[in-house]
Amino acid sequence: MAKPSVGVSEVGMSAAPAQAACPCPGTLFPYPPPRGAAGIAAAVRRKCLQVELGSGAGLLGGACWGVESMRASSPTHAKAAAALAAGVDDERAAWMVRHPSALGKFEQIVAASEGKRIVMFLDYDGTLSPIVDDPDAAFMSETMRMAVRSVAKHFPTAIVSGRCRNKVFGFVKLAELYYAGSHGMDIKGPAKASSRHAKAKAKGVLFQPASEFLPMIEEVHERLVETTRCIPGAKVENNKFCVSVHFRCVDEKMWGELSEAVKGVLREYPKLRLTQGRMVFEVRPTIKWDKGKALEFLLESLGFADCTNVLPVYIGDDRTDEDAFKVLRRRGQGVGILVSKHPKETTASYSLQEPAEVMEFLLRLVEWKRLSRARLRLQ
Ligand SMILES: O=P(O)(O)OC[C@H]1O[C@H](O[C@H]2O[C@H](CO)[C@@H](O)[C@H](O)[C@H]2O)[C@H](O)[C@@H](O)[C@@H]1O
Repeated sequence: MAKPSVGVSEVGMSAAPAQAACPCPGTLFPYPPPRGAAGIAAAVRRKCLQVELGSGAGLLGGACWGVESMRASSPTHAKAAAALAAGVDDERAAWMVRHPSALGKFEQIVAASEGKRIVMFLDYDGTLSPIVDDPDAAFMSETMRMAVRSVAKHFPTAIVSGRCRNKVFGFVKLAELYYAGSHGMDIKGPAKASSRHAKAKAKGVLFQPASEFLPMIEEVHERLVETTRCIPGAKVENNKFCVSVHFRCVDEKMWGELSEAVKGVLREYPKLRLTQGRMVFEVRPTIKWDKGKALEFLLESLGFADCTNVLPVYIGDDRTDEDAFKVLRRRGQGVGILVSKHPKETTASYSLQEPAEVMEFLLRLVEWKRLSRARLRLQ
């Protein structure tokens, strides 16, 4: 086992950089879309709210994951904080100007795909399934499954999740999709080709950049189970190349103790880092790999490396999805859609409020594709 280090490594949770127009030449679709006047006017107030909601560097970029950052990942606290903030409705309206509804801007989005191949990337928890207390009961509805299946018939589609790949497959149950589990550290191509992608280039792909960490993750999982056993409600989930420590069902009075327990274990593993998701601590290897890298890997595997004729669409709700939104912004290509009811600092261009809206968006995309195909046949 490794020697105790100075502290827990906390890479990768800084605030999203300020938005700027993409400088990439030849970009047909500006990413992110230009800010409206109302958005600019709200920028200062937004900064205040952002700190209260816990998405700014003030809370999350500090020296340790403590109770304050845990509070920030609680919707209850986020709502309360937002309610306290002056002019919260204005704030939301201004945020919506900067991150308009992907349903409201549907025509703009599909117009951007003219002459391009859409590749769909979908996060799981909070995007395809509603957030629930028990991580093992985060089921996706049959109607959502049908929507994803229909999307995959028209566009290469990948599920990108923090969960163990097998577990997320167990929820989604669609063999024609690509799966990137463990925050992108476990990638696998479709087990079965969907009708239109019978010759999919990346069908047999399998990529596991963190396999050397498997024994360490096993060990730290056991240590975390042991250390948090005395904290009612705490749940440790083995996600194969990473571990989640859930505190959604832990009494707030115990959050400090839980955070100290997790950090105490992690001090002995300097090759692991600690990040935070929605009421969950995420323990992962320090390798430079995340959902953004997974998105790029999959695009490359599909034969779209350095291509301008591709439009990746990424939909996600969590902080870990920001890595993918940032990649789209850096490439000056694609559509990032954040799923959130509340204003959040994000690099995504568009927003959807909840999984039900995600489903509506997916179904509209399928319908639009069907109509465009029918129109082409008539020509
Ligand atoms: O990348 P994702 O697919 O969004 O996975 C991120 C984490 O999602 C799960 O936890 C979250 O959803 C649970 C069920 O709704 C909820 O109880 C929990 O509070 C959320 O954080 C999953 O259990 C984690 O392992 C994933 O890392």
